[in-house]
Amino acid sequence: MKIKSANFVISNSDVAKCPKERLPEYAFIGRSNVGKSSLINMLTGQNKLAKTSGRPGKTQLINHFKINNNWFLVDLPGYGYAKVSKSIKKNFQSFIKNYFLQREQLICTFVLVDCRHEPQKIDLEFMEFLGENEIPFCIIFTKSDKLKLSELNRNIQVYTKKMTTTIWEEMPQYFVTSATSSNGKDELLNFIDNINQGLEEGL
Ligand SMILES: Nc1nc2c(ncn2[C@@H]2O[C@H](COP(=O)(O)OP(=O)(O)OP(=O)(O)O)[C@@H](O)[C@H]2O)c(=O)[nH]1
Ligand SMILES: [Mg+2]
Repeated sequence: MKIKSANFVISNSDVAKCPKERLPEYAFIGRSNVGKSSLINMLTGQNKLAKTSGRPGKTQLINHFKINNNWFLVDLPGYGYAKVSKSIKKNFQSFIKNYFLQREQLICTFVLVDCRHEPQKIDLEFMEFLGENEIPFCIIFTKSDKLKLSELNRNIQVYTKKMTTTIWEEMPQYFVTSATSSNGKDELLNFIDNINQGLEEGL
């Protein structure tokens, strides 16, 4: 799929104020600094569409970007950011969770994990939350430019083992991406395109 247009629509912390249009949407979630906003920029080919930063905690709201005028990419704040106060954290968590629990247009969630790290409790718990609420998701291993292929494959193996020896029967579908090299761009866009086409055909 070619992205012909990508436009910022609205930011807010209230799922009730998200766009009313019944267009399919795909959300990016994960720890602060994992590369959610950078991935949106890489996919859309617009470096400044979503705000990114080397310091965690940059994205603070639910951000809707309309793609090709017929679907949305959604950039979300990171979870697990230690430097905000407990009350801000709680508020964050509740509006993010409300988004996932209430947003009927949400078709698939991408849970981003840094490919360099071992499976982290906070990510596993978030996936468990998605599973319990029957919210479809895929995993994205980000920053693949930071590892050699052999290290990357080893880490994915470790992740798969962790998932399948805990609560999951099988490893969810996953992608490997790099915002720097554009690794994974075509795979991810084709995945989304296939779902969108299926939805249009009423499958
Ligand atoms: N090398 C490399 N760096 C990346 C990649 N993706 C993101 N980064 C860097 O990681 C840092 C965080 O990126 P963001 O896209 O702002 O991360 P985020 O997940 O949106 O962070 P929050 O909005 O704070 O939750 C920035 O310094 C990016 O340049 C990648 O694929 N490769
Ligand atoms: Mg961000």
